[in-house]
Amino acid sequence: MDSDDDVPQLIEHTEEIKARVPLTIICGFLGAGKSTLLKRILTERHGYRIAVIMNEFGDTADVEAKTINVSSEDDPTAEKSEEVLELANGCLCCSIKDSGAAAIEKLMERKGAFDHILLETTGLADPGPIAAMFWKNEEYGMGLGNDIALDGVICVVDAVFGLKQMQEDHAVDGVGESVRQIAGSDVIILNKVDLVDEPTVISVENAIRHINSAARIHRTVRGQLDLKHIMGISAYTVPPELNEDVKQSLRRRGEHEHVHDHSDSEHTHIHDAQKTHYETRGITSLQIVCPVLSQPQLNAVDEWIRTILWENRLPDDTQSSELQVLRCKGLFSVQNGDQYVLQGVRNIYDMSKVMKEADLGLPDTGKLVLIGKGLDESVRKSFAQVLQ
Ligand SMILES: Nc1nc2c(ncn2[C@@H]2O[C@H](COP(=O)(O)OP(=O)(O)OP(=O)(O)O)[C@@H](O)[C@H]2O)c(=O)[nH]1
Repeated sequence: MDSDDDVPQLIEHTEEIKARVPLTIICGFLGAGKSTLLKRILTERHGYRIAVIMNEFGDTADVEAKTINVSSEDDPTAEKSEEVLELANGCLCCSIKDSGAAAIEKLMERKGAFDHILLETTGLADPGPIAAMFWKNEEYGMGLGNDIALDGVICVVDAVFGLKQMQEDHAVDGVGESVRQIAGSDVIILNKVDLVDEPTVISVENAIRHINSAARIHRTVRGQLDLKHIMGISAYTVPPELNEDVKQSLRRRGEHEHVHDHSDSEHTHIHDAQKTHYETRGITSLQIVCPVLSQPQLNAVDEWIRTILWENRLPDDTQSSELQVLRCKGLFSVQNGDQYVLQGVRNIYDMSKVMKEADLGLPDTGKLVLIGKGLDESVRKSFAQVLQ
């Protein structure tokens, strides 16, 4: 499935809120340690009832069949199980070699037997279209979206080969899968840090941040980390955090206090953070800090985002460009005190008002994070013009 050519769709909210099982997509390049992480979860006594799906998902044509060999008290051999397998620690394991959707449908017949689903994609899968599919269905309340809510996308990166994979991806034809996986993720697990020295770990972390400045990075050995970092993160509902570069830039320039008071119309400029814009080829991140908006400005921002996501161009640029946003997140504060959270995957986006009763203690600084191709200074300038 490729959502790039999909007809753009605006999400409309349905009134009814149903109890859904959260789903986490786990991606990562070949051999990075996805199976190691999932097998640990399947066999460890962590007290959670997790359903893990380990199979091919997305484009199955060029990926070898994956087998699973997780033993349990009920089924000590458990070789290449084609069914949902109940494990001693309360987990369910599903290794159906059919499409991921069929595997999930099979699991949902046992709804109530588990609280969370982890879905491992193949090493070559781009998580973007898979996330978009679940998110779209969730918002429309269609099909599996009735039962499942997308919680987040996790990418396992190999600390030994990750940098090389990213560089080779750039060198071949534009943007490759390892870069797309990092770009489309909310959390990065930097695995196999036992095999490299500290400077190497730092250089891989820097390369990851160049591509995706919004994702949290956790260093691991054999996928050992607290499950709270990958489950229940609500990455598709919570606003993005400002990363350290942006915070430092604001602190250095003494602007942190003044971004909290934008009632003065002179302060409608953008507090840009040059350091977070990386001039690398392929996919990069752009973070923009923006002031409190008037309602017309918010409407203009909404239209600006729509043009970029649906037409792959800036509003003031009629020529075809390289612009393509794979993931966006944002938080916008309005003068009347309302706040809006932006979430977008490919050309689907949602701008929803933060409920007053759900006081998240959000700062009044607005921010926008764009991850994709062609995010150069013209994008920042175009956003600034929208606010004038
Ligand atoms: N030293 C070390 N080895 C690891 C670590 N994590 C995984 N491995 C090993 O790396 C190899 C690949 O790990 P897998 O978990 O199979 O990787 P994968 O991402 O599922 O691989 P594919 O299914 O091919 O995409 C295995 O031999 C693991 O035992 C780690 O943190 N440190």
